[in-house]
Amino acid sequence: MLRAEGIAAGYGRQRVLHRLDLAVAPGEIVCLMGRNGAGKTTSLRAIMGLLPLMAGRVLLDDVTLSAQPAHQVPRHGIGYVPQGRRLFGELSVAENLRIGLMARPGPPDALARVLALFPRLAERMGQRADTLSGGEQQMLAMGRALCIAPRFLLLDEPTEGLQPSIVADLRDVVLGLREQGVGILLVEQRLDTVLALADRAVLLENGTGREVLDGAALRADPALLRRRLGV
Ligand SMILES: Nc1ncnc2c1ncn2[C@@H]1O[C@H](COP(=O)(O)OP(=O)(O)OP(=O)(O)O)[C@@H](O)[C@H]1O
Repeated sequence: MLRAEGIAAGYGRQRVLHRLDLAVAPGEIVCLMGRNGAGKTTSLRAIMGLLPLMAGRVLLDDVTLSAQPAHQVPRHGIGYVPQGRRLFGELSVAENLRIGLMARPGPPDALARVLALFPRLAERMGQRADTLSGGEQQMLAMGRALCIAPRFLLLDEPTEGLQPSIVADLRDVVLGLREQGVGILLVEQRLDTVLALADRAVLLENGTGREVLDGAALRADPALLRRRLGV
């Protein structure tokens, strides 16, 4: 279980998160939702140790991740796909993936598994990352994070700005990861994607989790999510 307990984080003196609790179980998809600026990205960065906590802690089972330096977090099997992908644009697909492989000594077939999941990357290993299409770049960002064979994967708006066929492909990848027992924390604005994927949805408001909605309840009443989000 990956858990954030009462975490507070922000920038300088500005607190963005106040006592946020989040939990993701293996094989579960938790969607983190909220208005622009609600602190969704901040939550993922705080869990990854990329922002110092002002309060609370982050736990992986009984290991306190937040007591460790940020570079140790992926070594525990926590993968992160940041918003905007953060690829090394001048480097090739293969080089970007190699950087992913260096983050944690993973199983010997880690790269082969990533390339099986994203055959389009396999066809473009020598191509510069910044010449890939948006969808291919997102595949590379996910592939790079998957090189560590993560137990938990944090995804920050992976389908933003992508065409529907690629969105469908990426959804399938996320569902396949869940099948394999990977726990997924997904920041997502598209309601249809949340409805399709979420086991639970957490609504972030005023820096804290205002409400946790059950995925089955959301699918039974698709208007519920809109009502809760006020959209
Ligand atoms: N590097 C930073 N320095 C100062 N303030 C920041 C920084 N990054 C984010 N913020 C502020 O923190 C708040 C939360 O931002 P965050 O990016 O976490 O929100 P979000 O919910 O992910 O938003 P969006 O949906 O727009 O991506 C915002 O008010 C934002 O302006």
